[in-house]
Amino acid sequence: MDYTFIDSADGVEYIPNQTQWKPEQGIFNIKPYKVQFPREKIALRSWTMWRYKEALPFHDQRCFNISLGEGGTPLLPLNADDPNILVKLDYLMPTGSFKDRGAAVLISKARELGVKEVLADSSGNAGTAIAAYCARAGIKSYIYVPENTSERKLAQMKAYGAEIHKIAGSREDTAIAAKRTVEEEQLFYASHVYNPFFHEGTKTFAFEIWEQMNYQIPDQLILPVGNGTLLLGAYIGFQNLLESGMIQRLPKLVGVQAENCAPIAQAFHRKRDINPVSNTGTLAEGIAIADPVRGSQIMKAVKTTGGSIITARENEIETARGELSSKGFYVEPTTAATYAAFKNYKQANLSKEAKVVMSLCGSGLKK
Ligand SMILES: N[C@@H](CCOP(=O)(O)O)C(=O)O
Repeated sequence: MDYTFIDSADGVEYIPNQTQWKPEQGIFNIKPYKVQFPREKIALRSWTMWRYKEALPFHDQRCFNISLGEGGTPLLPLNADDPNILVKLDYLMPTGSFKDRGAAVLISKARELGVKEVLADSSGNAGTAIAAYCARAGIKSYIYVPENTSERKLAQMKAYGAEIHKIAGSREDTAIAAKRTVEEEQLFYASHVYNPFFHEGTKTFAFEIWEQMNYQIPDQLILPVGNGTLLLGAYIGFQNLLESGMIQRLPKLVGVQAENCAPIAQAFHRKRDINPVSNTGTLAEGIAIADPVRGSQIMKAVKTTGGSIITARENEIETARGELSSKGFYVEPTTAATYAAFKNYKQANLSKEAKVVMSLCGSGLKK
């Protein structure tokens, strides 16, 4: 069986290749394929995301698995006296963010295709992850970033050997510059937004939670949302579990945006289509996406699960970060924004019995 892409607009199928990053009409999604969860076998494997290999898009015999030991992150109570609010520590990944899940699958696929050079654009964490997995795979990486990207993320990318291109203007300007170069130079576009193999990696977040909760699922998941790679990955992952009969329902997906850059939250609450917004400035650089390419897919996933999109107030992000640090969790502002929004949401929307998992997805050492 080959793992193929389909055009979101007309369902036409495409075989992934080195240069095509977009179909004729819409964007690429992965064509659903058969997944399995042999629990006894999985339980005997090492604690990385590759333990779910029957649910990943690789043929065993052809798998060029590029790995830095990603996945298998702890799931802990946020507070020792409340077993119902859990945090998933994806900031403990090899490069310090959940993006390693997606990069591991995407760069393994690039390697399978024989790619020698890739280009990616990022607000920081995805670029860092792509740079690291490219280093591991012996692939040259060019990373386009907004000029105000934090110095520590840039230093990390450089250390992995990436060639950095700082682009003036907004995050969207960076994406435009990246796509132009990809087209001109006919490069492999290692995009966490456009390439659906990235979501095939982030979906392992869902599998791990299911296994760590003793094959149960939470009632609600609280996740940061910029381009939605974690939220969409989680959605696909829980769908995989549901369709395989491993679970009987989906958890509610609750996405968090920064109040100062919240195109999906606005559309969700005003019950209208997503319109691009202007980013009026936020510490949460990782979710400052003014015009998300997969915005309507994110909305659909949230609505299908009965979830919601909530926002973090700017003046609450630093305090939330301090509070998490005081509990021992040192995270970056984007992750603190998730917690800031969750605290307000919890008061009005959650019963004491509700089981919740919140993602702590980016390390404080990055900013
Ligand atoms: N980009 C973020 C977190 C949100 O992920 P996204 O795929 O929804 O943009 C980060 O850098 O941590």
